[in-house]
Amino acid sequence: MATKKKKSKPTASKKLRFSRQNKIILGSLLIFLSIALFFSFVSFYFTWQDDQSLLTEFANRNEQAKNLLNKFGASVSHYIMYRGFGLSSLIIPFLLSLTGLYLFLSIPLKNLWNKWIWGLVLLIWISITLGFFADTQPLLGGLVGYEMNDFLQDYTGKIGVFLILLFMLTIILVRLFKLTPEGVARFFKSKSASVAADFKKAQPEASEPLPEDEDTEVILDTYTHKKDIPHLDPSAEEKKVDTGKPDPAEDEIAMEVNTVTDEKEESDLLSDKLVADFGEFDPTLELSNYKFPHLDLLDPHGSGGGITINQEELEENKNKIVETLKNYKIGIAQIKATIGPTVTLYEIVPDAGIRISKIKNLEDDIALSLAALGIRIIAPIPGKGTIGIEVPNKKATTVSMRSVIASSKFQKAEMQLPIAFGKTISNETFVVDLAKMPHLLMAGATGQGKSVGLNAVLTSLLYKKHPAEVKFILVDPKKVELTLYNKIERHYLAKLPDSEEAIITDNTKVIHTLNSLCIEMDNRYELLKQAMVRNIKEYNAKFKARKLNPNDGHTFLPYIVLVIDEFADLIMTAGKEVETPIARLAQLARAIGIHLIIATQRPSVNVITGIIKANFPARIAFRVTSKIDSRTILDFQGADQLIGRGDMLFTQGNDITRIQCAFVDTPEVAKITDYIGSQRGYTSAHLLPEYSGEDSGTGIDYDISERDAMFRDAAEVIVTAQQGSASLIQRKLKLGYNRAGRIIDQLEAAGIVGPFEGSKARAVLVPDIYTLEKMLNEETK
Ligand SMILES: Nc1ncnc2c1ncn2[C@@H]1O[C@H](COP(=O)(O)OP(=O)(O)OP(=O)(O)O)[C@@H](O)[C@H]1O
Repeated sequence: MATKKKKSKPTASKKLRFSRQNKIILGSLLIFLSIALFFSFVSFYFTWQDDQSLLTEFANRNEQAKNLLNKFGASVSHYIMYRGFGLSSLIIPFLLSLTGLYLFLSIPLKNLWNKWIWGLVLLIWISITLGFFADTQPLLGGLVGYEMNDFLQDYTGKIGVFLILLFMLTIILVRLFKLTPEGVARFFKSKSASVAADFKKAQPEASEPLPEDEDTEVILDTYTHKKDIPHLDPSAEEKKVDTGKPDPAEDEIAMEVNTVTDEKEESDLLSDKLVADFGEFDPTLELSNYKFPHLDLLDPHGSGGGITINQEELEENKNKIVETLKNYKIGIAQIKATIGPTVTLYEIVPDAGIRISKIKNLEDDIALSLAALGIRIIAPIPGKGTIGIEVPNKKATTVSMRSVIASSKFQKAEMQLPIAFGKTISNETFVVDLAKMPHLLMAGATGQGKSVGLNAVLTSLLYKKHPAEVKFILVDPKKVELTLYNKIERHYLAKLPDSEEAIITDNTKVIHTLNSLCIEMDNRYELLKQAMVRNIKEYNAKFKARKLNPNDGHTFLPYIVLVIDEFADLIMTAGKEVETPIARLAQLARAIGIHLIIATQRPSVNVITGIIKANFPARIAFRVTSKIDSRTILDFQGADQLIGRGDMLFTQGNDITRIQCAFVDTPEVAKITDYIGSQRGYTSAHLLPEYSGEDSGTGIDYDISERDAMFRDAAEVIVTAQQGSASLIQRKLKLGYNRAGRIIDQLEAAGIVGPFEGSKARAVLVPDIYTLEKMLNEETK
């Protein structure tokens, strides 16, 4: 096959061999020449005085020079070193040998120019510097060094020359060695950090982990912990295996393993260089002094005492369950109790041959015999082969936010948007990643813990994410629940460019914000497309590695979490106008880091519509009043049997987990937001893209010639009545609904009525008929 190949392209291969041969010859010539020069120069230092007299006797064969390369060496060195650049002439053989090597190894010469230019700059600079400091030693600086000094000193004096040399040195250090003050500082910092780390390692490790609840210092370690991870990387050992050669002692025949490294693209080289010079991009740099809130801001809520259920209560409940089941002729082979903060789970294994549905039907009877609310039967417990009966504890334990935040599960969570919801029935901290959900629907009757749940979500993120990494958009029609977060506007909130308040309380604004978020989503997708990545995580990683140019519009993208409280209120007043962008965002926004959390009191089907439900696989149900509501939220019943006060069911698909939501009180939120708000923030809230609402008029409406024939009459009706409603036009001018609607749009475009305001009539912007006449006449002029 090889011969075939040779035959098929004879000319090409011949040409290649020819030029390659020439390169080898020329390359080796340069290498040997540089070796000769090197030896000549070095020995010239010791022999120059003896050989000086021979310089005129070059042709005389009887005379011999002492230079290692005889008369050639003596003459060349005389002209290059003595009459030239002195000691720095040694750079010349170095450059020549480098060129020779490039040719010999057939490396493209294009990078060589740079080296030659810098080599020559160094040659001159060293020559002048040596001439300056050692003007009595002509060989050090050479004639060039001496003369240049002489020349420069005539004009600038000794100090002037010294300053010129220093300036040249700065250029060399900055341009050639890429030295910057920050780089030097970073170098020393990393050195001192590694020394400190070595020092730490040398000290005996504190072997006992801190108890969870007292673990107050943990939060302060969050960032250092993250940064330490690479050092603790268990794959370090694996890497050894990958790259190492086999141990010759183990295997007699040694095999050489060549690891093939991928060729790097030009852009990769550039980004590597940028990373080497400036380090990875750090989005937190602008607020580098930002301090995460500490655990002491949170209240333990008396949870230090642990769960309080006494043996008696357990025994009593067990006996009641066994007895009730016995009454219905259901025998129990085994029973086991798992105690949670508010609920205890009794797992029973019935005798063989008992139908599960039979036990399930006894739910109410068991509840009656236990005289307790909130009994839930899980038959069977998925993946366990047992039947679960959840019985509320007589004395519920409050799960404090502090305890879940301090838990190592949350502290060590390497998630994009970790949320500590609370504790499961087996008293484990329940942490989930919002980015994976990717949106969350929360529902529950009033007073059952929704607002606390929302605060738990926000608090979790505040404790874990830097302001540069996440932004919240808060919609709060009740105007009281989320107001506290106003204080962290310049750190964590995002808003529309023209709005004053970051927390949105009015419905028109919500529509604008949602549409603006859709624009942001489209923009982000465009950025992802340009960066050739699939999601925000990859995008940000690429941006941090300086592989994306900020001049091309690339920027670090923070996650955006949109929280809507009282969603029912919104959908009732604005309907489709909010449903459509929400559905769009819910369908598409997961990859680009926009996540929605919507909470509602009324989980009826006209609020949680099919399209919304389909896009919110992760759902939380607090206690609801009916089985139907439970089904609407979860597709299962059970939420109607919860006990309230933060008792909730969480589903992310099929499994349902019962969780006691962590409790965070308003004063705690106030403390956290005060703590964050008192620190230096960004100059303003994160600005969303501008959205000019469709209801503020379109280009077509502005075209006066396309106005409805009844436009003027309608304007008069509206201004006379000072009421901007389409139905008024319909009635007075006897028009159809669509036509009246169109006219209203045109009136708005003309600035006669204000924008759409939900259920209210539009404002009329023209005070009287006279002003209207004037306005319309001016338009037609
Ligand atoms: N996780 C919890 N642990 C203990 N108590 C809780 C918890 N969550 C809520 N509660 C109690 O329930 C009360 C009402 O909670 P919350 O204000 O969150 O209800 P809500 O569902 O938001 O009500 P609304 O819909 O009327 O705003 C709280 O003041 C608190 O006393």
